[in-house]
Amino acid sequence: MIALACDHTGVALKQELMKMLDEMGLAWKDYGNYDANNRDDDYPVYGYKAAKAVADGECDRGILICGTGIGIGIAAGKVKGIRVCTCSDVYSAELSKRHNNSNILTMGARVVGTELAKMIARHWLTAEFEGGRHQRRIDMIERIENGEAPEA
Ligand SMILES: O=C(CO)[C@H](O)[C@H](O)COP(=O)(O)O
Repeated sequence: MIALACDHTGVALKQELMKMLDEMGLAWKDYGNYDANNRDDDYPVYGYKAAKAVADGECDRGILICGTGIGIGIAAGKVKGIRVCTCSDVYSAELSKRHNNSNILTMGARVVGTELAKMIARHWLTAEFEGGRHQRRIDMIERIENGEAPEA
C-alpha cells in the first residue's frame, strides 16, 4: 500500500500519480489534502499522517507532494523510521532506494512537471534496495535517530 499526501499545491499532481499507480496495479491510500482550493492548509499535517502510516506499517512506502517537496519532506522525516528522498531527477530517486532504502519520496509540484514526476516515481517504485554495505550505513542512521553516535 502506498501512502499519498500533499498540500494544496500538489492535488492535481497527486491525482495524476493515482492514475499511474492504478495502471501499475499498485494500491494507494490518500491522506489528504483533498482540495486544491484549500490554500490555508499546512503541509506538516499531511506529511505527518502519511509518514505515520508508513512508520506504523499501514503502508509500506509513500509519495508526498508540496510546492518544493522540501517542507513536507522535512515534516515526514521527523517521524521515527522514515527515510525521505526529495527528488527532482530520476538518478537520485533510483539511488535513494538502491542505496538508502528510502521509504518516502517527496516532489515539488512547483518544481517538476507532471511527466517528469511520474517518471521519477516509476523509477523509485521499481528500484530495489541493494543491502550489504548500504545496510550498515542505514543501521548507523538508526543509531543517530536513537540519540546514539553512528559508530557503536
Ligand atoms: O513548498 C511548500 C513547503 O516546502 C509549500 O507547498 C509552500 O510553502 C506553500 O506556499 P503557499 O502557502 O504560498 O502556497
